[in-house]
Order: sequence, then C-alpha cells, then structure tokens
Amino acid sequence: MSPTSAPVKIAVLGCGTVGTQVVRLLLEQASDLAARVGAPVELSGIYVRDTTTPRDAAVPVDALTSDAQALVDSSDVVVEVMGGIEPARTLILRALERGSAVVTANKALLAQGGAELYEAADAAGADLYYEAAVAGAIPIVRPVRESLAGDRVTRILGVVNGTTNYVLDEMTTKGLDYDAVVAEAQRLGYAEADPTADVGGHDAAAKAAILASLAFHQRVGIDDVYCEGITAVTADDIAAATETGRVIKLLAVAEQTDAGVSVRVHPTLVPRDHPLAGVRGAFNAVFVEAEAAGELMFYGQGAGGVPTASAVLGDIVSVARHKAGGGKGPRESNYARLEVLPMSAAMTRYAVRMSVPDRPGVLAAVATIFASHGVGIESVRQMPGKGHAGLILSTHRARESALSATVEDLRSTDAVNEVWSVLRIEGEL
Ligand SMILES: NC(=O)C1=CN([C@@H]2O[C@H](COP(=O)(O)OP(=O)(O)OC[C@H]3O[C@@H](n4cnc5c(N)ncnc54)[C@H](OP(=O)(O)O)[C@@H]3O)[C@@H](O)[C@H]2O)C=CC1
Ligand SMILES: N[C@@H](CC=O)C(=O)O
Ligand code: NA
Repeated sequence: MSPTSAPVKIAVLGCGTVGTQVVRLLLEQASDLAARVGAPVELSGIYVRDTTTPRDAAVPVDALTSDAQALVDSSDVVVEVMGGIEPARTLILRALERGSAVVTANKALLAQGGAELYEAADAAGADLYYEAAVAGAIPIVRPVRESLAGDRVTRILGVVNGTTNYVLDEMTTKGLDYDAVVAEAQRLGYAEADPTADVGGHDAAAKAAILASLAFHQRVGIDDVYCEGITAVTADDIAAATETGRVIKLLAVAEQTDAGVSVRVHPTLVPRDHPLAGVRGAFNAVFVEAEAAGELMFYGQGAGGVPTASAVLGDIVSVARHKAGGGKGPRESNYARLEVLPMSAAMTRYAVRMSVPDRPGVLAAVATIFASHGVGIESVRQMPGKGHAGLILSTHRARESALSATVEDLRSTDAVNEVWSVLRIEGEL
C-alpha cells in the first residue's frame, strides 16, 4: 500500500445481527483489509434508528449516527445491512447516484426493486454488490454472476433459508415443537426481523428471484416466484416422509427449459441419501447445473451474523479495491427475454397422502382418478388405521395443472375420506 493512498470511507447502515459483526470485523481486521485493498479502509459512521440503544462492545458509540443522509454523502462505500424497503431503497439510490459503491445484504429489496437499483448503478458507473443477500456466507452470487457467465445455467436447486432448514431439522430429528424452534431461530440471529418472511417462504423466494435473474440473464422479481412456506407442514408429514425414506426441505427451484423459466419455492420431499437431505441446522446448499460445467454444489452457513458478515466483508474489499485502484464490478446482465412460466406449467413428482375407507375397490378407484389426468403412479404405500387406511401415492413426473386436477377429483370422490397433504418430490430418479 502506498503511504499516500487516500482512505476508503465506509458507511454502515444498520447495526443489528449482521451490522454489528461487519463493524467488528472491519475494525479488528483494518490493517489486513488495508493491505488487501491497497488503501486504508476507514469506518465513517454507523446509521441506526436509536443511537442510545446499548450495543455490543465492538461497536464504537461515537460512530453511531441518526443522520443517514450526511453519512451517505460523506462516504465512498455504503454498506446497507438494515433490511426492509424504506429507507434502505432511498439511501442506496442516493449513494449510487453520487457514484458511491453499495454493498447490501437486502434480498427483499433486490427482489422487489432490484431493477431500479441496477439501473442507477449502471447510470452512475457505480458498483452494486450483494453476496450476503443469497445463502449468507456461501459464495454463490459471484460464482453465478461471474464464474459461470460463459456457461448456460439450466437449473438451480437449493436450501437457501437457514431459519426454515433449522426448524424442519429440529422438528425431524428432535421432534421439537414448531413455535419453540422458530423462537430459538430468532434468538440465534437466523430469522428476519419479521420471521413470517422465513416461514412463509418469501425470504427464499427473494433469493430464488435473485439467483434466477443472474443465472438466466433476465429480470425475475419476487412476483414471478411461486411461493409456499413451511407453515402447513405437520408432524404427520414429517413422520410420513421418514416412513418413505425421505426428508422435508424448503427448496428453491429455478429452471430454464425450451418453454421458458420457472422459479418456485415450496416444502419438498428429498430422498434421505440425497446431498441436500444432509444439510442440517441453519446451513444452506445450492446445486447449480450448467451445460458445460455440469453439476456444482455450494455449501455453508446460510444465516447468522458472523457468517453473513464474511460475505459482506468480501464485497467491501472488492468495491474498495476499485475505489483505491480503479476498475469496476460487473453490470447487470438482463438481455434474455424468456417467458416466466406459471406454476401450473411446472413439471415435478408428487407424494399425495390421504385417508381412504378400508374396503375393496378403493385403490382401483383412486388409481383411475390419477390415470384420468395422465398422472402416472410410481409407488403406493399403505398404512392401516382404524376403519380407514392411510395411503401415500408417489407419482411419476407430471404437470402441476394435472396434479391439481387429480387432487380436486380425489377430494370429491367417496373413495377418499380426506387428502391430508400433497408434497412435491425432487432429487429422485
Ligand atoms: N440475520 C441473518 O442471518 C441475515 C440477514 N441478512 C439481511 O441483512 C439485513 C440485516 O439483517 P439483521 O442484521 O438480521 O437485522 P436486524 O433487525 O438485527 O438489524 C437491523 C439494523 O438496522 C437498523 N434499522 C432497521 N430499520 C431501520 C430504519 N428504518 N432506520 C434506521 N435504522 C434501521 C436497526 O437499528 P436499531 O439497532 O436502532 O434498531 C438495526 O441496527 C437484512 O436485509 C437481512 O435480510 C442477510 C443474510 C443473513
Ligand atoms: N433469515 C434468513 C437469513 C439469511 O438470509 C435465513 O434464515 O436464511
Ligand atoms: Na452468499
């Protein structure tokens, strides 16, 4: 580093679970970061709602401010770790318009209003980095955005929400109660400020939209993503999954086919011997299939303040290097014009769990309904009950619209008492 290099001034907006760790690492590693960047890296201030709230000892109280605009206007790099849409959006736009680099962990904002931010970044020639926004510490944004930019990504399949993976894992392995596990995920700093974003699937949907945009080179927003969370998953669903040699994961699936792109998030049955089934606790994993590269898998800590801060710091170093030595990160690539397909066009496999009367002919009647919609049955598992039988029918690949029509008929025939659940299956041949 040249002794005359001007410092790169870093503003941190937000000092919660992630922001606290970003500030700590920025200060603790200042000399290493300066050597890597080629200029001193200086914390110019930390914007919070309430400057009087007691903070972690690593946070310098005199750096706290409630004047966001002055802080943004006096910084070279703005790190947004507040979350929410406003005032994050306005502050990021303000920073980009004045040519500052922005690092954000805010997937909700990127998936909802990303286009406006990418355009502002391009117009100003400013960097906009967001590695922490998808799968926490796991390098996945940069690999898809840069390393795979010369390939054709066809499919991404991932566990991208740490909270729900933690909740499903604790319920499966320890039989713990749903509400208690969600509260523990909040305490551990995995959950969003409003955990309904996690359990409702919206956080994973935002990440799926970001990944699909990068992978398929076109804008995919949160409204393009079919989203089902884990709130309807019951202990019986988990027990039935175990019974059939599977586990339930909240999966994000983004696929490109000849017909267009399909992006969805839903609870999914995964065979116990599939690598995604072994993703435990708040860990995440993302499979990427690309034409030339083949299958790639990225695995690591997907949530929590310290791991997420690692991704933020990596982005800070990248953009600060450009500030110190020149250069610029990649601009948005959105030239493709593929149709975003509705969920009804998605093709996958299903497990339909139902109660049927314990009498002859019922199985044939149920099979006829599946056949009438062209949905092939791959296996049937029967669990005897009192006066009824529990059935789990696993299907071959079928179109979502055909499966929905099948379930509608199952619900109206007297050959079925009740359809308990319908779960999609991924990762089985
Ligand atoms: N937690 C995690 O594991 C991960 C989080 N993220 C993302 O990182 C971001 C931050 O998450 P996290 O640290 O968990 O959130 P927290 O709720 O723990 O922290 C938010 C911080 O931002 C400040 N803040 C929030 N709203 C405002 C506002 N309107 N005006 C001023 N300050 C505000 C808060 O101030 P005050 O302290 O005064 O209340 C607080 O310091 C989010 O976008 C989240 O999605 C990404 C990956 C993982
Ligand atoms: N709430 C999120 C945090 C990281 O993105 C999660 O649980 O994955
Ligand atoms: Na990441």
